[in-house]
Amino acid sequence: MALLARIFSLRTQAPLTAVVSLLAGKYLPRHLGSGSSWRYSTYVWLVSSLVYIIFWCQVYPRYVSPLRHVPGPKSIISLGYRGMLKREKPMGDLYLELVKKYPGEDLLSMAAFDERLLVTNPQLLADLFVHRSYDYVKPPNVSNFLRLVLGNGLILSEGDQHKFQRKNIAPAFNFRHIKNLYPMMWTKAVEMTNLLRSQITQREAKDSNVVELRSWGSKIAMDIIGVAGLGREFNMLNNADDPLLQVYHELLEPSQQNVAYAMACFMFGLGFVRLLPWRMNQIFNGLTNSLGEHCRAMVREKREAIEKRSDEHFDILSLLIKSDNFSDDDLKDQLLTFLAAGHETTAGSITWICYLLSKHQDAQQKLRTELQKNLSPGILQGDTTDIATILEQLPYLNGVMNESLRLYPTIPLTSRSAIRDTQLGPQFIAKGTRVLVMPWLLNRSPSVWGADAVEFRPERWISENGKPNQTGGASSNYDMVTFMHGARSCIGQGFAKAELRCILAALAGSFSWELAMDDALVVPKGVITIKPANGLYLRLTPLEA
Ligand code: HEM
Repeated sequence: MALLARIFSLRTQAPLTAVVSLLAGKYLPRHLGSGSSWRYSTYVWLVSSLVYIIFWCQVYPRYVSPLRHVPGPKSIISLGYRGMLKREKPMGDLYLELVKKYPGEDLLSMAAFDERLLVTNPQLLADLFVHRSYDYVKPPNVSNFLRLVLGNGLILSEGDQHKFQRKNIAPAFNFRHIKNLYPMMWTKAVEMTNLLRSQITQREAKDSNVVELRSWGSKIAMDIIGVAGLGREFNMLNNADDPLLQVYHELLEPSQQNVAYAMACFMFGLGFVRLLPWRMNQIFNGLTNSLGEHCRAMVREKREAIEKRSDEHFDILSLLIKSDNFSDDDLKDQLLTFLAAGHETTAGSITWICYLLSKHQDAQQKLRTELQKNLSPGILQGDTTDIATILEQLPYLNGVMNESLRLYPTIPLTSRSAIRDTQLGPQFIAKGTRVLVMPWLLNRSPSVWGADAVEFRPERWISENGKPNQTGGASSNYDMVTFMHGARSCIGQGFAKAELRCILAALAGSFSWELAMDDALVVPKGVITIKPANGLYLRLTPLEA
């Protein structure tokens, strides 16, 4: 059967059916004596294509696939692609609905044509994340597309190259380094609230206090990663027209063309899509070249600055340059990775936190009361003394942040491809099998989080003694996978949480807010990260100083 599958592989379909049809067109008219060779070729082509379709849609998933005994929808068109196209519903909800149809199953077989497993029991993730993490890689068609935006940095490197990069980059994200970044993050957060306050008080229009928060999230996250990542003041909070921000905006906007382009690259491969006469090819080329040029120039400038005064630079790029382990081209790739990974995800998260608080006014008020008790007016005006210790100890602030990260993981789906035969718990995994991990699904699983799994309850993250806890009451590490775990977990987790604490505390200490748009329009969309497809409009009310 395996040999049959190889002969009938989808790759052989086009050449094999073409050869068979041509031969049929040449020899059948001689034997059957009537009809043009063109007609015979067409008939044989149709019949052989039909044989392929029946084989791949019916025979392969039931009798040949190594996953034939694993239950699941075994769909012809992936649920992920269908989810990306649905504009009115989060993609993750389609998976939640699907899983309900297979109660008690730890793994679901998702595709008819190839081996694709969805993990529904987080306990199986120990093999994928920790024990056998290097048996898997990011699927090449996904990586090739992402490389355009992220470069060949830490996120997309594999095997020994990844181990080497991770070891050299990890010191830039250690606990102490992040503590030292808090004052800068707090200063930026206070600057943002001051700008928002002056903007809404100066406007005269009727909805003068309505702001689009997603774009503010992007600006502050870029400003923070600018200083922490390369010691550079982007100052995007004051300059929304910055060309770098514009390039990212155009590349990462969850518009229909961007989603369609990414989907085509995932399905057919970047190489093939590039051959098509599609305007998106030129647009993407132009944008990604410009991004590469920006990063190359920033690396050059940084290297020159370090050569002039070597010890004054403590940002991520400087640490990498000083380690002497990376060429300028490698550094450009790492910079691309840190700029994109470091701003897009945090911007999305702060947007979702503010959205959830706009829908849960009681939680917003509770958070504000905690902040009023613990943050002196001086702190809200920018005093940074002990800011890290104060913010890390506030139970409700941390509860709101963690609960929002649970319900709205900005990377809702990721996948791995096995590069050798391996295991996932008791399940044998053949080389080439794709494993889907869906934080949106696991973080909302009722079997893990209880009957109120989809409810916003920051209290989960507060222990009986009133102190913040790190588990949300879940029994295992793997139950919450917003940042993944193990060798390929998010290296920026501590950094992101520090930023989120600062931005959230500064916002909730300065304003109250409510949703200023139709809730039905707030739908999470995007290719890799999710953000509200139509923006997030909030009505802010400044609090008394
Ligand atoms: C709330 C914000 C964030 C979320 C939800 C998030 C989530 C994730 C996830 C899920 C992964 C694993 C992706 C995969 O394996 O498919 C990841 C990896 C990564 N993240 Fe984050 N991230 C966030 C913020 C950041 C920040 C602020 C930075 C940098 C400053 C960062 C840098 C990275 C890098 C470099 C990797 C690759 C790590 C590796 O493969 O060794 N992330 N992130």
